[in-house]
Amino acid sequence: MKVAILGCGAIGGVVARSLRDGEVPGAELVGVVHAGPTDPPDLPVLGIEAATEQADLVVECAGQRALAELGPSIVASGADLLVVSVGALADDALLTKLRDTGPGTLHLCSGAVGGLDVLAAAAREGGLSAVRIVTTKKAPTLVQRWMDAEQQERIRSTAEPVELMRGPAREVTAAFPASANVAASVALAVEDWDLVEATVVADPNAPLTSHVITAEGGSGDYRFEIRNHPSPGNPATSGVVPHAVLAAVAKLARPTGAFA
Ligand SMILES: NC(=O)C1=CN([C@@H]2O[C@H](COP(=O)(O)OP(=O)(O)OC[C@H]3O[C@@H](n4cnc5c(N)ncnc54)[C@H](OP(=O)(O)O)[C@@H]3O)[C@@H](O)[C@H]2O)C=CC1
Ligand SMILES: O=C([O-])CC(=O)C(=O)O
Repeated sequence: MKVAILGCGAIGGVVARSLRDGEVPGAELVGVVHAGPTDPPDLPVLGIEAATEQADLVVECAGQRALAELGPSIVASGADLLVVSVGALADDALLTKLRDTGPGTLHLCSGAVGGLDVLAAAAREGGLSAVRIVTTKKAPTLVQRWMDAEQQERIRSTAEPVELMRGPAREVTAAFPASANVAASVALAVEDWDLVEATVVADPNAPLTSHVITAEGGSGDYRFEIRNHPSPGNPATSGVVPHAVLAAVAKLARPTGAFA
């Protein structure tokens, strides 16, 4: 399977180098599509058209905006698309276009969290009455451009954890596009955007990024606590995420024997 990587930052760079080094059997790197002015010196670089022509699979590691802009043309080209910026799919029109139009197939990466499989099963079996995700990250990583100067400073200088937002997953993932894709992952897993309440907490003393997912329903009660070390390349991103991408690529390259 020939693979192109869209976005060569903390996630895409690790994924691309691992594929380049032959660490995923059955998967071969054709190149990276990147935005910055300087090409990464150690990786083959492609334009998006060449990437969609040459790759069987394009892996989006570039952000919600890039997915919204480039995703439709990728699936329209016939290449499959593996997505990490799943929060962009809070836009129903984009989700429909990427999932239902083809001919390329849309795949979602579980990214920084787990438990999505059993939440999907529970949502089907007895239905879920409440689903929540609380994301806590090192405070400065959560500063957003839409915040006014006073709020930005309060987050940067807080000595205590501060709750920045609590609301429907659709709104929270849009407000924190590089930090709350996990809220969208949970909503997509249970197939109900309105059921999932997401909270984002800025903690000046959080050495690890945590995501606590809870759900109750007819088949049982669920609680998952994930505590990830941040990526050395981007403290807003958990270090495990590129490895979740690589696990997903491995499964697509050689599906036999993998958890479906
Ligand atoms: N599902 C999940 O659990 C998670 C999802 N994510 C998602 O993954 C995204 C990437 O994370 P991360 O690697 O840490 O972010 P980085 O900022 O480290 O890397 C993103 C890279 O993509 C590049 N880029 C942006 N737009 C384009 C484009 N149109 N074409 C090509 N390259 C582009 C950026 O370039 P430049 O800097 O020059 O703009 C940057 O180099 C996040 O924004 C988030 O949406 C992240 C963590 C967890
Ligand atoms: O990496 C993480 O822990 C979560 C994250 O940034 C996101 O969901 O966008």
